[in-house]
Amino acid sequence: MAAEKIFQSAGALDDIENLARLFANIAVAAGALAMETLANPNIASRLKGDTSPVTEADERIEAYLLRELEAALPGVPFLAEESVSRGATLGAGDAFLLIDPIDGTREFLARSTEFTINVALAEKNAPRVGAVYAPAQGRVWFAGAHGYEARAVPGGSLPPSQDWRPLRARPRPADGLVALISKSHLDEATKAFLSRQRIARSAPVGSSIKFCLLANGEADVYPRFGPTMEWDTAAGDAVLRSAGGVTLDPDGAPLRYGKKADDYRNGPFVAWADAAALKAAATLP
Ligand SMILES: Nc1ncnc2c1ncn2[C@@H]1O[C@H](COP(=O)(O)O)[C@@H](OP(=O)(O)O)[C@H]1O
Ligand SMILES: [Mg+2]
Repeated sequence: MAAEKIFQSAGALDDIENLARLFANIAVAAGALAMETLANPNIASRLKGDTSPVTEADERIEAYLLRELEAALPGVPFLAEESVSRGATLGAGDAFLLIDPIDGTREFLARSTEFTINVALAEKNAPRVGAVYAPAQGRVWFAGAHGYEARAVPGGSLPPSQDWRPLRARPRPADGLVALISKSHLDEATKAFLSRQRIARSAPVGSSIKFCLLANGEADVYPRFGPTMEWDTAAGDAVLRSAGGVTLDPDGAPLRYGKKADDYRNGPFVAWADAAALKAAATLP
């Protein structure tokens, strides 16, 4: 019985377009839990070991996501922000799920709309599938090989496919870049990076919405030198890559996932909308 379940889920992981839809639907359904918590005048929160906050909504949403994902993809290993995960059993390059029930918990607590629910699948150290849902904005971005944006109400589901908008990141503008930066975590290294680029405008945005706005063609670069975890970036990074963008580490290589030896922490990275322009620049004589 167990072997049969693992076999079924192994097959299911190959259909990445369906997985993207599944992740988006689960995230949209979970959005109702975030909005329920926001309806309380007081949101109970506590600080975790890394001094980042966690609320009752983070825990409820994560339990919901794990239950739904386990039912749909039994036996697939996962890394989830708030709970003990099966990541300990991961081998190099294995497929695994990454779950961030609320990315941008600080924004959530401040009652900003810039928080997201993130579900992703990484395999061979790359993000393959991702869904990012911003419940308070009613926007969902999701991608397997192809990426889309759609409107969806919290607790509802994805609209029919004719209402999805295909994602395409924009070419690098000649007259200066629009940069997106963390709303809560801006550091000196980010400021130094920005000072070396031709920046037309920089805008603070919370959570992995930054990746999605690059994928949407609304901005050009998202530099991040402060700490993030793989579950913060995997879904947004999958969305960005599907739209023609890329997230690079300091060696100029695509950001890798499944970094078990680093406890699944990301190092510094820069997410770019126009991967083709970077490639062209790198191959110039
Ligand atoms: N000291 C730290 N260690 C690890 N991650 C940190 C961190 N400070 C911020 N982050 C990450 O940055 C994310 C927020 O990103 P942004 O600043 O772009 O909105 C947080 O996501 P969570 O809200 O899921 O904890 C958190 O994981
Ligand atoms: Mg979180």
